[in-house]
Amino acid sequence: MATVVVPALDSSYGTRSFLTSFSALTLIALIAAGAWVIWSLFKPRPLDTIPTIGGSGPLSSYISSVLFMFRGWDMLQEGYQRHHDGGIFKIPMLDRWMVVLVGRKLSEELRAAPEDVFSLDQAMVDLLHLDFVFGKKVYLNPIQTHLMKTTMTKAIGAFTPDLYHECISAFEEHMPLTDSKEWKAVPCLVTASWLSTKINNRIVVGYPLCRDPDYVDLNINFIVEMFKCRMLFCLFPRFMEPILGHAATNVPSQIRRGMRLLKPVLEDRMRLLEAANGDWSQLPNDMLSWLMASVPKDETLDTMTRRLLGVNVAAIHTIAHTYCHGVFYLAANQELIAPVRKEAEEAIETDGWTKAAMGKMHLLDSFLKEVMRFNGAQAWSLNRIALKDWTFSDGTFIPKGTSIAACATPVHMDPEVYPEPEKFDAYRFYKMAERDGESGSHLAVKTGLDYLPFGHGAHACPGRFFAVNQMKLMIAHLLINYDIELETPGVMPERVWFEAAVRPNPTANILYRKRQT
Ligand code: HEM
Repeated sequence: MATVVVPALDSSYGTRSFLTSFSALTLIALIAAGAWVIWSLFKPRPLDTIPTIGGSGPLSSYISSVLFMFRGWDMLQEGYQRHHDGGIFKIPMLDRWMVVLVGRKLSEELRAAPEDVFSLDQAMVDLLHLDFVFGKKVYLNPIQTHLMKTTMTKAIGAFTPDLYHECISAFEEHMPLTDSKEWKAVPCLVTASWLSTKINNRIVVGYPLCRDPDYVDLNINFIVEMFKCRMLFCLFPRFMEPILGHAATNVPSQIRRGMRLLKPVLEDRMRLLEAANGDWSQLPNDMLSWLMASVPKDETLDTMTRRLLGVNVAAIHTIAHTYCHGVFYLAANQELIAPVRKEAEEAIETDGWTKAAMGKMHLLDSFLKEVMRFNGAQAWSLNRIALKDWTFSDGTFIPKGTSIAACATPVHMDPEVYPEPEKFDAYRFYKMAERDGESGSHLAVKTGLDYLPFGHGAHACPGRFFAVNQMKLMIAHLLINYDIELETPGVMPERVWFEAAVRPNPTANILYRKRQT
């Protein structure tokens, strides 16, 4: 009997034993996994020694990274004030820590650090996911950036009259004038984007593509797709970007749209070149022709389209935003209109609508510089990524892979740098130039550690000469032909912050009518 019972007991015991040992193994695995998660969340990290603005724990830093989206300016200002005498703090973003420098000494060290230590290109690739958006062929061989730095800047004088013609046409279309004294309203930021895209593209792809509504819409809205990538990709591992990008963004379809629009223009130019026996001077003098002459022989339409979208991403929104801020300031401070208008009229009377005339508009230059002191596109500047470990002179260790930047707008708002910084003074830089007996060092295009809207140093924005010239053209044309007013006179529309970026109020209107005096 016993022998019959024992196997049954054995079998039951065997199962329990197996289950018990399975549970024990599972339990050990779970404990190990839990310990690993806790260790990886709480283990000491090289950036731990850098003070944080916001939470620095695994959960609190995520909460702070969300807060940073909406309170970016306040958090940066808090960091600047806490480390006012020079120092370093860090801010949590959804997918990274941003290390931020305060003070001339450290900012200068960042600016002057070797290219193989801190990289702007790699910072943009990393932050804006350019490997997916523009692709390696574009960012590893950035011919368009080289052309913006060289040919385009040299040609500003030659193509300013063309830009002016495009300016007249774009204003006529988007702010048509009648003899009525009644005010008409247009959304200021949207209108600014149309104007800047059309005018800018006169020297990017030329007429008539620069006026094509489909092409204009594509370039204005491409940045929205880039923003989607930025927000979506930061929630997933890098290797998933191509899958997510194709499934959840319109980047691929927008590139195809660009290819469809560019193809006939490129084909026309190829025919023109052939008919001119390869004489490049017979082609329109613009970025598209310069690119055609400079890209590798096997360049595809796809890559060419991405390069041109890249030029637009750098140029049109930065100009549109600054112009729009400027229009709001002029409308809110009506007493500025007469002197700026007078200066523009005098310059144009002697030099016509030329680069030389724009160069004589010193008050307008000072005004634009003041607009950017308040509203540089980003409250930080000199955005870089560390390609190697680096130690700053104060002993702060920055490991390879760290994102880093220097405070910009907090410097612009520091009373020790600019007296009465909260006061918008269109004459501020004009008076500084008069005081110093020369105008050059206080111009809007002059960069420095006290003035960072265009960055500073080797990578300072190469498009700034073009941008300031174009913005002067647009504002001079506006003031010479129009009266402008705000919907609520004297009350500036509230600007909008997202993370460290500021932009003009997107829904505010500007009122306009034909100039009455
Ligand atoms: C108001 C208008 C503009 C503002 C505020 C602006 C601002 C900036 C800033 C802050 C940088 C980074 C500098 C650094 O980190 O040191 C930059 C770089 C750059 N900008 Fe602009 N920009 C403007 C207009 C333009 C225009 C019109 C173009 C082209 C036509 C352009 C092309 C570029 C390029 C190619 C770079 C990268 C330079 C490099 O890699 O060395 N920008 N810009």
